[in-house]
Amino acid sequence: MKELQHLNKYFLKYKTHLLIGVVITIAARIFLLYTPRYVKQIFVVVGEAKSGKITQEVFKAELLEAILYIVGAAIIGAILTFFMRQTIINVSRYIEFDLKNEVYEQYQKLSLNFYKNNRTGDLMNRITEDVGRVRMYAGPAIMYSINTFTLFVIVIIYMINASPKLTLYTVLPLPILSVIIYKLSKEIHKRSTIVQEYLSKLSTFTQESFSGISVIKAYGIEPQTATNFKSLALGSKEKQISLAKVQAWFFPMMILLIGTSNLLVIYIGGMQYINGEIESLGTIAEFIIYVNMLTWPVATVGWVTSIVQQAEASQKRINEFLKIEPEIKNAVATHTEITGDITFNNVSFTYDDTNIQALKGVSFNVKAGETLAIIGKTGSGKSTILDLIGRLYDINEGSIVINETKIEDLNLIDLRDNIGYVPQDAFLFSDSIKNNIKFGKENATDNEVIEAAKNAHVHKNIVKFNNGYDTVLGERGITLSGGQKQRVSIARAIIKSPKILLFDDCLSAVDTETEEKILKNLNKVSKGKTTIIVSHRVSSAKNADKIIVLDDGKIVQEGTHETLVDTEGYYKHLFLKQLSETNSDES
Ligand SMILES: Nc1ncnc2c1ncn2[C@@H]1O[C@H](COP(=O)(O)OP(=O)(O)OP(=O)(O)O)[C@@H](O)[C@H]1O
Repeated sequence: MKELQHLNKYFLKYKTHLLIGVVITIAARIFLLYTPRYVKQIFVVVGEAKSGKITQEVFKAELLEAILYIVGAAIIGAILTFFMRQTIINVSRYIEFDLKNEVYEQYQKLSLNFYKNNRTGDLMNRITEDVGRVRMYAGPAIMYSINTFTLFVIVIIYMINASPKLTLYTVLPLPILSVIIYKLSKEIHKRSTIVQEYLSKLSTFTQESFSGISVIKAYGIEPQTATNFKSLALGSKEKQISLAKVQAWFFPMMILLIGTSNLLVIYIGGMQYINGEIESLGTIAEFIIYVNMLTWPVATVGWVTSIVQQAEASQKRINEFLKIEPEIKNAVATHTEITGDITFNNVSFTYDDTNIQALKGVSFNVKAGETLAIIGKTGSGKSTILDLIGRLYDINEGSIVINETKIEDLNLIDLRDNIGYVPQDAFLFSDSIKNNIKFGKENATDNEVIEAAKNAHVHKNIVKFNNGYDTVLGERGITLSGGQKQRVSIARAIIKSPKILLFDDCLSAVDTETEEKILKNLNKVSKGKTTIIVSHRVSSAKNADKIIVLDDGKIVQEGTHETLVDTEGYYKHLFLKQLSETNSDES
């Protein structure tokens, strides 16, 4: 129960609802207990009427009174049971909602390394499956425990009052029932966890094959994929059947034990009646109702125990994530002004998971409002520089200074608010194009959206779609071409009008002519903003105020286009190569 203590703050938050729920639960049980007592009463008056002890009028009046009590109590009991669920089960839903949000907020705070170290399926499971299991503890488990406890205490007192010996014999099978249900529930849980694992394997496989459908089709590997799917589905089916086998035992066991208890009541009660130890046959009827009333709550003891164990295990998994301290911390609560002057002083950076040293003693400065272009071979560390400016990772050595303040000492929210980042792999959400652009500025007007799209040179493409800016993009923007996706992603950054614009090779999928036009527009919109352009093309870099050339994490060349084309080295080679490619394209 140690892990579940995490929920105490929520129980405290909803204490009024819970308290009302507890009172209603107790009251509901009390009303439902009227039935057996008045059933016994009916037996008694029937016996008295038969033996002539009471007149027909008195018999009718007493019978009517008993029936009215039974019906009235049942109605009130039913209404209270409705409210019992409305209070306690609702509280469990509130707690589920709060806990999901708490976990999601924590996910948002955690750094990219966390996402690399944990599989998406696991992250999803903790926020859905595990929170769901914890809810079963916060609601049903608590409700059934109060229910069972109240019923048990009251019923046992009534039963002992009526016949202590009969009580002993009738409740004897109940603990056995509880233990059996507990064992069954545990086995059900074990097998349903395996079923869940198979289901998640199956859904991951299906999701991946849908995402990569074009590759599957192009390579003609549909039959292999279908075979793999079949074998996973077969495993899943076998596990489901094995689960169903254990589940099938649940109700027969209940019926068997209820039957045994009923038989004991009839046999022992009958003997006691014959021996004159109990006065009325009504007591036997009353006991039979009690036994039936007790069976389900007693069975729930086993069920609830297993629910609590599952919830404890799930909360443990949730707590593991909740306890993780975000690697990237916002140490500054006050607002910090960002002007966009960026300096790297001897910065080295190694990725934890791969141990790859992506940057080795990199130093440069970009003044506020200037444009820096970063050129270099693939894997030379260009994207890493952009990630470090956005503080997606913290550096190992050296310092990054923005506005004369070390990056760690800036308010992280202000820093990221002032960055417009266009990643290499443009990610678009399954939403309209308009909303995808507005992602950069939530309250942007339609005109601003159009203006940004025009600057990113994608407006003409968008208006050609039937629904224009309201065109909804499929999963990962499947209806757009690579170049269109990149340009929508650029529009998203432009509309934000941030102090720092980071473009990570985001023109790679557009032709050089469009690239030229976009760069011209970017020149216009990035006036006064610090712009860093990562590219493999000299055409993207040539107008920058400064160009650095990276090789294996180190700066190997630095200067302007004019100075670099005059110097022997990577940049000049690249320039000449791309120049000859352009010339041969044109001829
Ligand atoms: N998230 C990551 N985790 C671990 N290693 C990484 C990660 N990102 C990059 N690396 C490694 O760091 C090195 C630099 O990568 P980076 O993406 O910065 O290069 P790049 O110059 O932008 O390459 P490209 O032009 O292909 O985009 C590479 O060796 C890469 O494998």
